[in-house]
Amino acid sequence: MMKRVYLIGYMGSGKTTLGKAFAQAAHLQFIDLDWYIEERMHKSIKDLFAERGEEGFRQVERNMLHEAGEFENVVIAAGGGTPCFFDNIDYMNRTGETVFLNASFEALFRRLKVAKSKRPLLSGKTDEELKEVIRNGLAERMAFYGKAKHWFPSDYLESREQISESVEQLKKMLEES
Ligand SMILES: Nc1ncnc2c1ncn2[C@@H]1O[C@H](COP(=O)(O)OP(=O)(O)O)[C@@H](O)[C@H]1O
Ligand SMILES: O=C(O)C1=C[C@@H](OP(=O)(O)O)[C@@H](O)[C@H](O)C1
Ligand SMILES: [Mg+2]
Repeated sequence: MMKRVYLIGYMGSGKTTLGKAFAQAAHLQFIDLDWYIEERMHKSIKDLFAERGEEGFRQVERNMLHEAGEFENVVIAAGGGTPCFFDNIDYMNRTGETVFLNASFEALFRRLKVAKSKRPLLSGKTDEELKEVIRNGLAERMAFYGKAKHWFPSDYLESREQISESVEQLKKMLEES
C-alpha cells in the first residue's frame, strides 16, 4: 500500500531530524521541503525570503509542496509555515497521513536558541524576543497544526537513542491507524 507521510509542526519541532530517521527505518524516501525548494530554486531559503519577501516564498513553497506531493512511498518534512498558507494543510490531508510534531515550548526554545541563523523569521532575535516569536507563532498556527490526522510528542530527539525510540513510537502509531 502506497505511503505518503507529512510531518508538520513549528520550527524546531524535529520534522527534519525525525523525518530523516523515520524514512530510513521505514524504507521510505525522505524529502525535506526546505531542502527540496533550495535544490529546485538553486537558492537558499534565506535568499528567497530576502529577494521575494515572505509572500513570494509562500508561493514557491506551495508549488514545491505540490511537486513533492507527487512522490510515492515518501516522508515529507514540511517547513514550519507550510500548513498555514493557502489550502496546504487540506492538500496534505487529502494526499497523505499528516503528523503534527507537538514539541513543548521549552524544547522549541532550547533547540531554536542554537539554530536561529538559517531561519529568516528568527535571525537576530534576543532570547526574550525568540520566546515571544515562539509563543505568538504557536498561538496563531495551532488552528492549522491541529488539523493534522495524528499528533506526536517530539521532545525526545536529543540523542541517537531518543531518536531511535521516537522512530519506533511513530512507526507503531502509524501502523495502528
Ligand atoms: N539529534 C540532535 N542533536 C542536537 N540537536 C538537535 C538534534 N535534532 C534536532 N536538534 C536541534 O533541533 C533543531 C530542530 O530540529 P529540526 O529537525 O531541524 O526541526 P524542524 O525541521 O522541525 O525545524 C535543530 O535545528 C537542532 O538545533
Ligand atoms: O515556520 C516557518 O515559517 C518557516 C520554517 C522553516 O522550516 P523549519 O520548520 O524546518 O525550520 C522554513 O520553511 C522557513 O524558514 C519558514
Ligand atoms: Mg526542518
